[in-house]
Amino acid sequence: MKNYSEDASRQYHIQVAAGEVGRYVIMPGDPKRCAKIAKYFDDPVLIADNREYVTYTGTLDGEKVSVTSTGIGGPSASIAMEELYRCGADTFVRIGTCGGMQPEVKSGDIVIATGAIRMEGTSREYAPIEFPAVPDLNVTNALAAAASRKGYPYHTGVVQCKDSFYGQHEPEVKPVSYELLNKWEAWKRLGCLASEMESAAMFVVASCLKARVGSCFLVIANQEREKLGLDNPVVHDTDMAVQVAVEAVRNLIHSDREKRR
Ligand SMILES: O=P(O)(O)O[C@H]1O[C@H](CO)[C@@H](O)[C@H]1O
Ligand SMILES: O=c1cc[nH]c(=O)[nH]1
Repeated sequence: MKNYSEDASRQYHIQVAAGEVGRYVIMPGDPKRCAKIAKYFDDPVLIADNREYVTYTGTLDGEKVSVTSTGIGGPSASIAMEELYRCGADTFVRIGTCGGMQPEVKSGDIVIATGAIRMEGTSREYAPIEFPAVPDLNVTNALAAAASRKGYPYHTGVVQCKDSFYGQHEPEVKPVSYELLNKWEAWKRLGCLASEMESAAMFVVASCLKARVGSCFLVIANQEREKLGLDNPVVHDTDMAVQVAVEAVRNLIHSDREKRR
């Protein structure tokens, strides 16, 4: 494919060159979360800051690792993954925020995705809708082991992905309210834990690339708890979920080293 970048050695959107990122990349949505994540690396260096894509590279236990933000939604997340893959990455860990959907999924808890509902557009441009959006089992197990070891409250299960944040939060005022409300009810009855925006696209893109991916999220609030009159504070501090993602990458580094022996 033609490279549209002014500097042909760099990927067009993320402005990273081959070899500047590690095999393992942690991926928050918010670019401002990158510096907070890079603080957990040894010797972090800012590699690029272009559009919604901020990248730092450092090391964890002697292994080169990176963090790159995805921006909001499947389109920008899929671009980040494709370009990072071309630079040498093959293991992606999303650390995001989400809204809880089941009453037991409370603000401040962590959710680890075991699958994602594809109510978004990007993944449909990669795979027919019958194809499931599922993360890599080893990455997902590493996330669950990290949350468990740290003693943080966490849940594992299916998450819902959509393109419209306000379609989730104000479905009743949208012209297609009948569809948004009915589907939301179905996701709840099916036990879906939480709603966010990028994992479905990232899981399907990873399947196409034959790469590994997993996702964990901080629950910032739960609109269903609000409806039931249960306490529902808004929690913004993503540090616990960040620590889970970093620890999971460490676990993967060590298990990958074991496998190579
Ligand atoms: O906090 P991040 O990682 O951006 O994730 C969530 O927050 C954004 C919406 O507020 C969406 O990107 C959603 O997936
Ligand atoms: O409710 C929420 C919170 C974070 N991200 C979402 O997409 N929805």
